[in-house]
Amino acid sequence: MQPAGVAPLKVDIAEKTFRSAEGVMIDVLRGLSFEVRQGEFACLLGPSGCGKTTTLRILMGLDRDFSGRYQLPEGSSKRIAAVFQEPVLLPWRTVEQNVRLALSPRFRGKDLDSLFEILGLSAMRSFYPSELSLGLARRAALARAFATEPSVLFLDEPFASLDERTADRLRRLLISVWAARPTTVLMVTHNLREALLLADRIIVLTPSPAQVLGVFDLRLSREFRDTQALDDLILDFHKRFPIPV
Ligand SMILES: Nc1ncnc2c1ncn2[C@@H]1O[C@H](COP(=O)(O)OP(=O)(O)OP(=O)(O)O)[C@@H](O)[C@H]1O
Repeated sequence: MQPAGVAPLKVDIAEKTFRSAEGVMIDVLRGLSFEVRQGEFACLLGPSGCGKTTTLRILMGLDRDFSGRYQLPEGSSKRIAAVFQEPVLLPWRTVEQNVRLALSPRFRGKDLDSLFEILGLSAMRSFYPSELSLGLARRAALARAFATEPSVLFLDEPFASLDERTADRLRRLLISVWAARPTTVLMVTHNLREALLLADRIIVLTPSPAQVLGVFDLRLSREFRDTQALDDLILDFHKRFPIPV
């Protein structure tokens, strides 16, 4: 049972359809129901095109054309933050200005030293986005999201198209910053190893129209999720879910 005053992210999407260019209705989500406990890090894992981004867009309030309902976690703030594949930084603002612009005016002057420090951005605060590698731009996008102290953070494949070494460093930085500034996280990925490294639980989706195939709980503490442990977890996962991910 949830302690009083602690509300999970609750998702209950009965149906979401799109109309194709030819006028054909495409069933994307049907009977998609799951919960993410407050403060938990959950991954939505499913095949390409199954409706993961569509689900996040609904939860972010960007798409209201669906039937069903959802409830965001109740935190001290009602703020939502999101990080997408593209970092979307304003090119004419520095890293620091991009981060501060996400804050409401009365918090714009707040101390962000530890946030920049933890993400390894202290020396790049005055850089412009054009001076950043893709990996650094992703870190700036994470800094902007965490600066707002959101009650829920949506991540849509934030480490896609990075080389594996950079992506791995960023995954570890994400865990460090999230441990320092805990919030409820829902992250979309189709990378099983990434989900097993980061998540408390993995919500596995069927092909479109997506619904929940099952939930894989990770009880092993993150500090013990080394290469061998991840290989074992992949085997366990495939025993439970014999699907091509
Ligand atoms: N605006 C739209 N109009 C029509 N169809 C759309 C629209 N947006 C998404 N779709 C379709 O809905 C389905 C789900 O798309 P979505 O982007 O949510 O999948 P996904 O699971 O995030 O995919 P991927 O892992 O490849 O990013 C796809 O078939 C896609 O073509």
